[in-house]
Amino acid sequence: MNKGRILLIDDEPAFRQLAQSWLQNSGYQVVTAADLTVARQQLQQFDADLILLDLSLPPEFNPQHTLQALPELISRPVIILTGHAERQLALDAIALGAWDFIAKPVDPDLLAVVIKRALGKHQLEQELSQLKQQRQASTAVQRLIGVSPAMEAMRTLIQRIAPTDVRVLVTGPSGTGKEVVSRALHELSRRAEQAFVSVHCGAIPADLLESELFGYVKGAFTGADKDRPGLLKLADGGTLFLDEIGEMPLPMQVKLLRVLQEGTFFPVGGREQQKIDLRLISATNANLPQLVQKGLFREDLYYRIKGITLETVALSSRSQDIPLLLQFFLEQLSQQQGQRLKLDSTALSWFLQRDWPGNIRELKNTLESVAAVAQGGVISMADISLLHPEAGSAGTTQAVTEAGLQLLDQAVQQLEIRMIKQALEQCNGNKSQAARQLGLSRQGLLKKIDRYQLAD
Ligand SMILES: Nc1ncnc2c1ncn2[C@@H]1O[C@H](COP(=O)(O)OP(=O)(O)OP(=O)(O)O)[C@@H](O)[C@H]1O
Repeated sequence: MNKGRILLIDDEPAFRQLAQSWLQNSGYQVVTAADLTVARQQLQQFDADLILLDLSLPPEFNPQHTLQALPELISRPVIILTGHAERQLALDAIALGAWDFIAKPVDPDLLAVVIKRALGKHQLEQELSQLKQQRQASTAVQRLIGVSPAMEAMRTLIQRIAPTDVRVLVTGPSGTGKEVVSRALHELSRRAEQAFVSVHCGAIPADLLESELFGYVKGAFTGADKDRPGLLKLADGGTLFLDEIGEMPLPMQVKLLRVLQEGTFFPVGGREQQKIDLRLISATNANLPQLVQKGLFREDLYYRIKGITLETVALSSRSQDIPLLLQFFLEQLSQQQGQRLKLDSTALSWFLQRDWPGNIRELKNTLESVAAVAQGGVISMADISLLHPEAGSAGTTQAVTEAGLQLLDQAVQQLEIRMIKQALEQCNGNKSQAARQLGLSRQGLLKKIDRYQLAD
């Protein structure tokens, strides 16, 4: 039985041999090294779960020298082996990230306990970080509501592109979720723990954009009474989201191009070059190639930011997503208001039948405003008519109801198909397990598989 892999770094051959045989007898796989150079070589082939480290190692026998190596070792627990006179050093080692220390001569029983605790905690930490990653993965994509083919394709693309550093240009009409898509890309990337800095290029006056992006040094202009880092610096290590990039003034485009080519910039009034490492995601609802033709957008910058282009589509081309979006926003509003909110069937039909030129943003705002005037938990046509007096007469509402319910039916079916496919995949095709996960009886799941022709 292998209880874990241990690397023992100690210069005393007799101790190495003795400790190796104790630990091996206790079920650990053990590799030893007499100094840091050998330890580094061992670690290239032997992925240790734990390190036992003597601080006094050849050639210098200088504990401070060994302490400097700690940061490269502490991705797993490091237990320091100390002589009695080295207590302060051991405490310094703990301050630098070592897990624990144990005094020499080593008591084998005590060593066994310390190792067991350290490995147990390390394993828990790893599981926690995996769970966090999985949760993050699901929440970022879960927030992208929709079952239309366009949304399914978008989710797949996001999951494939997010882990890479490729630049992304998100295009599409206003209110269709370009920023939501960009945030999902960031949250699923290796930069997720770092900043996502969003800059609305059209909202910042042209003469301020440079100092906002690049920052400035004290005395660069009147009022610059101290150094101030810009948004580029704040995004260092993370993602810079340039929204409405089509509205960036031409002189600023030249400067941005240089940053993208060289990875460096100068703050306004500064002489010290700053280096940055960021992922750029840009968004626009303008037609950039047309702006290029008109000379309003630099062609070289366009090709630099383009990377992979993702296109969000208008709500009118994916009306089957409307019921799910309504349900999602109703849940959000219910949580905010502390009461369960729903739409009655005619109100639902009104939402399903209307055109939404402002797309998801307009749908969401309209729902929020009618929810604000509705009394009780059910939003009705009477509530809608207060804000939208033109809202349909009884006749149209009836016609609308049937068409609306048909849409709702389609959306529910598509959602069911997606959830069943996902559950079967996660349970490796085991139908009883998938049924349990979906909260269905096995029989119920089989019927649905049959109805939707999902059997392979
Ligand atoms: N697929 C989606 N699922 C859930 N909510 C969404 C989705 N797409 C957009 N939204 C919501 O719709 C609103 C508008 O989205 P967003 O700001 O991302 O659109 P946009 O395309 O960037 O708009 P603009 O071009 O005007 O900047 C936001 O409140 C956002 O949370």
